[in-house]
Amino acid sequence: MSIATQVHRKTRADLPATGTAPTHPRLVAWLDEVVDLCQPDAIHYCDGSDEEYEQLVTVLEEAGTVVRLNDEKLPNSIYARTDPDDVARVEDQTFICSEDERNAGPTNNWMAPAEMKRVMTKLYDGCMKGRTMYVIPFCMGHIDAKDPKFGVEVSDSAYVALSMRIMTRMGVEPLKAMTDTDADFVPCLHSVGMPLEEGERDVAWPCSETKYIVHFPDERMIWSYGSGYGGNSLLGKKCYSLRIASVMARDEGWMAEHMLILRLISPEGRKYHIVAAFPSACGKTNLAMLEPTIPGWKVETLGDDIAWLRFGDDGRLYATNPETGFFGVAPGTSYETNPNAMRTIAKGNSIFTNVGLTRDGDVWWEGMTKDKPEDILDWKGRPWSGSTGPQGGRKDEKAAHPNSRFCTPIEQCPILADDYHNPQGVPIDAIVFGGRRENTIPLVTQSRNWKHGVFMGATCSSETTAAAKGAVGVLRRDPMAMLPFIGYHVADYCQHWINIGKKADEAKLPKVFYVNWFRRDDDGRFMWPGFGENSRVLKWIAERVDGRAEAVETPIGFIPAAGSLDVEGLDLPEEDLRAVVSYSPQEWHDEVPRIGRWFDTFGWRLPRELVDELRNLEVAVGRAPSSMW
Ligand SMILES: Nc1nc2c(ncn2[C@@H]2O[C@H](COP(=O)(O)OP(=O)(O)OP(=O)(O)O)[C@@H](O)[C@H]2O)c(=O)[nH]1
Ligand SMILES: O=C([O-])CC(=O)C(=O)O
Ligand SMILES: [Mn+2]
Repeated sequence: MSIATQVHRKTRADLPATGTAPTHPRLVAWLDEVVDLCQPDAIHYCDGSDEEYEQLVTVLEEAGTVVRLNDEKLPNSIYARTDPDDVARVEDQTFICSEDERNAGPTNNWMAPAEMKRVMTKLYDGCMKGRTMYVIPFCMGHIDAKDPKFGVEVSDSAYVALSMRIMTRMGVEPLKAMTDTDADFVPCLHSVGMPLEEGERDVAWPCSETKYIVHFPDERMIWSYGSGYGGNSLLGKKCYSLRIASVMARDEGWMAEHMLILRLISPEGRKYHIVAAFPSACGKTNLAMLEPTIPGWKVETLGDDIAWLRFGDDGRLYATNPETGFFGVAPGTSYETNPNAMRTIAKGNSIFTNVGLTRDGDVWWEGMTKDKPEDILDWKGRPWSGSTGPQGGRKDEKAAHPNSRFCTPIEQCPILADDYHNPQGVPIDAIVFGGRRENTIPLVTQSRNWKHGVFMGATCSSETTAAAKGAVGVLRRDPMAMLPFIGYHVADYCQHWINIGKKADEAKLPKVFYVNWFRRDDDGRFMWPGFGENSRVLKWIAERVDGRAEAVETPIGFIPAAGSLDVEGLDLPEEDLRAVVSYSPQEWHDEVPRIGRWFDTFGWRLPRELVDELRNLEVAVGRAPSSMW
């Protein structure tokens, strides 16, 4: 990577440094290269301590990037506003740079690794001038796991360092474990892409118009440039734990998935472990912390975004959460919809980004309270009032950006399951896929078997949300909710799912379900109340796992038989209930060709098993099988 073009380039030895420099030989060599390339003014080796947190908050405060929130309301918490153009993941600028283009597949952007490195090396050259470079050692998953997954992020953003401390096991402990075992690590290079010339004043949220979020799956390396926003800059999260880890998982026989993990406990005390894959901003965080409305049932949280699934010695699949925090969507989160998220945040130690700020140093966002506040600052820093909108803006402009987020430690979650601390994870009873569909997809469907479950996952679709830059509400296929996160060819990824099924006893495999909380009526209203009421669906799933609840077989799988879904005390007209639960032959008649067109994009690598499933479905809904297959 080194391009020593100038004469007076600084080396690591020239830089003022704070913290303890690492000794891990390959890390040392890599840091030397990064310094040579990026030319920071100073270097800080993160230890993850409370004192460091304090120092970095002060640095960010002085730079105008964050303000400290009211200590009585949200102790030890801070508030950040991003550049209005740096608010979400940038999928258009996200690349999988495999050596062979065919391994990136039709769903990823690709550039030859050597070419991408040329482009980015130019951008990185001198990109940290005037800034401090933070060295952030971390581990995704337990440090004492059988095969711990280490990484080191180098970033010129203190906001990133602080967020990584919440979201990952970060600092001296992972560094020591990595060094003691001479373990490999994923090098993660991040820069906001805004060097400062001598004497140049910084802006509150430095970033660049040019953005690249790049993965080198063959080398297991991540390069990110130009954005400070979470999903683009906290490289342990989506970049490592999904895109790079999905490639590791393919090679090592496990699965890295975009899933929440929860434990459901019946009134009799029977425990069920459920993982659920929904696209970004489609309800993972909410379901993970749900408060059941049905008496006697309880939910405990294990994770809200990412699950790593491995076979245990007993032949069952076990799930662990590689993260240590929640990076959750703020709008819509309230004591009514997600009280456990509110309680987690209320303990403080959190970072809030792009929400509204009250005059007394508290946060507010749409949906948090019924009444809108009168005099706060919006996410752009303008005075904002619930009745008139922002000063100088339109009345309907929101106080919080739709993708504004809270970043908060998982250990503060009042319903965290004890097994969160268990490196083995929990044995999975059910896998649930879901998406945001205004029609076609019923409230809950169970697959006939694993293979049919993989078909369900592979054909998942959802209307796009504000979590990624681009139009909102556009229907797209989102296989296993992994469309923007699969680090290789989508067809090979689906094949990997099928192969996982072949490795196990069907009886030991989790049962597979597909849910949709988002069906709408003719007036565009959600028909299903959702949130805590989703416990009724979880209960049906648990009873299906036990082979108890009754179901009706339809061409798309099993749906609840009349009376098998617990609706006691549910305030929902009978005809609405029927509409959300039912299978609509007409809608599926229209859906099938859309699935065919989606599979067409896979090319010749499309797994045979998926073709067979589509054929069966075509026949079952009364369409002639497409001649293509
Ligand atoms: N109508 C309805 N909306 C829901 C439900 N669950 C969540 N939502 C809304 O969906 C949006 C996103 O929910 P989250 O739980 O944050 O989604 P997520 O999948 O964790 O999103 P990421 O963190 O981006 O991966 C919020 O505005 C929620 O209020 C539900 O059951 N019904
Ligand atoms: O990655 C992010 O920016 C936030 C997130 O969880 C998602 O988009 O799914
Ligand atoms: Mn979430």
